[in-house]
Amino acid sequence: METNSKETLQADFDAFDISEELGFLLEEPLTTLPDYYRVWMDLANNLTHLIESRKLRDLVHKMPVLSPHFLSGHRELRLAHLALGFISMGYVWQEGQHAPAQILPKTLALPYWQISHRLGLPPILTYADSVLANWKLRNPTGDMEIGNMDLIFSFPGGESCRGFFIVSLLVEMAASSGIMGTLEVMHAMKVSDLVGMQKGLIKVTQSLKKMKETFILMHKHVDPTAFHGTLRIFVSGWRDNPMLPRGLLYEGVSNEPILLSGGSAAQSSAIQCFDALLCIQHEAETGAFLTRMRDYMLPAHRQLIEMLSARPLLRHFILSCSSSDLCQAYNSCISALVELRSYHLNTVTKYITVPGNRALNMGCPLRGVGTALNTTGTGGSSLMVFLKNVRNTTQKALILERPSASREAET
Ligand code: HEM
Repeated sequence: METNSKETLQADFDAFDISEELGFLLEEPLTTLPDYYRVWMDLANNLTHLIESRKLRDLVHKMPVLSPHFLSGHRELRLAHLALGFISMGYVWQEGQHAPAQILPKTLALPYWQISHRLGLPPILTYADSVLANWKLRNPTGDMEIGNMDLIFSFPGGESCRGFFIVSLLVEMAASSGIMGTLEVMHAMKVSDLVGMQKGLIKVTQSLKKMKETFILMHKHVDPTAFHGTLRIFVSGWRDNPMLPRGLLYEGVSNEPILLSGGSAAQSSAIQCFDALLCIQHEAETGAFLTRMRDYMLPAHRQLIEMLSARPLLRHFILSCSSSDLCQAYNSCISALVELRSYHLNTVTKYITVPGNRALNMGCPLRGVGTALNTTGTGGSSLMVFLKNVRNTTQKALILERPSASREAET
């Protein structure tokens, strides 16, 4: 029986706002807004220069408070959220870690708040902005490969800034076939179609391997010193951040400062979908952090993770049926996800831990800023402990022995 017809999958793509080729990436992001919003676009398009010349804050103070009512459609809203996100990060961190702004002026805060509400995103630069919606092709008829891609908006950091966001985007794009596989497994499981499930799982494994291969590009395009010393501050948020311990006051929106995490690929829906499909349940604080990161995803993407988590559980299904092929396909997915997470761990060591320790030896107070986690840790959960926990919990999901299958063998 055909459990994964084109129509069924198309209905999922529409419901969860995903595309077959690009997964969670925004297809063909807009690069211009109606002329009324020219002042936002002028600032966002010149952001690097305005931050480096320290002119951005003054220009933000001079901006009028624009109404978001002339924005229509999802892609205009996404571009406006992206532009205001970049401007806000630049505004807060223009003077470096020593002097973050404590207040986001009403000219930014009010429209940003209203647009965020319409999209269901928080009013801070998220992964959904800086990676999923921040790309364009140099040659529009060319391929989506790193040499033919540019950012719509950039922070200081030159090629390392472009490389960091574009390589993340390409890793996310490599996840798209795995998202397809995930949907296929889900539909096949509803009718106990073991072959369909196995095929879907194989797609997930292949996609995870491709993600890891793509990840390697990070080392060619991103310099650890530029990443740690220049770029990282601009993706820092105002939650668990010693530089802004009480958060940021959004003028004209709230009388109290608001705590929000900075952008991080922990906000990527792809990996959380794979975790949900494979029934990997992260424990305690680790799980709570990852669940909290869903608040930074687009509502439709978050709903896919929630739907996968609520379905009859794949792992339980495999444990209770006697298909060793299916079990092997599941285990291959787990191994590929462990490998991806181990590779990520090593990358974090190179880009955060090593330069962070060097900065600490030099007395730099920036250490710990620029991760969504509190790196000094509550309950002793440092960044590396967190990432190792996530990796080890994944590893533990491997099925080493199937109760029903081993019982069958005994009889
Ligand atoms: C130089 C490159 C990268 C660095 C330095 C980095 C750093 C980090 C850090 C510090 C965290 C902990 C959470 C936080 O504080 O934000 C994290 C988590 C995470 N990162 Fe990255 N990251 C990088 C690239 C990527 C890429 C390309 C992906 C793939 C989409 C990715 C996926 C994740 C995921 C899924 C988590 C949550 C933990 C997990 O589920 O394994 N990261 N990353």
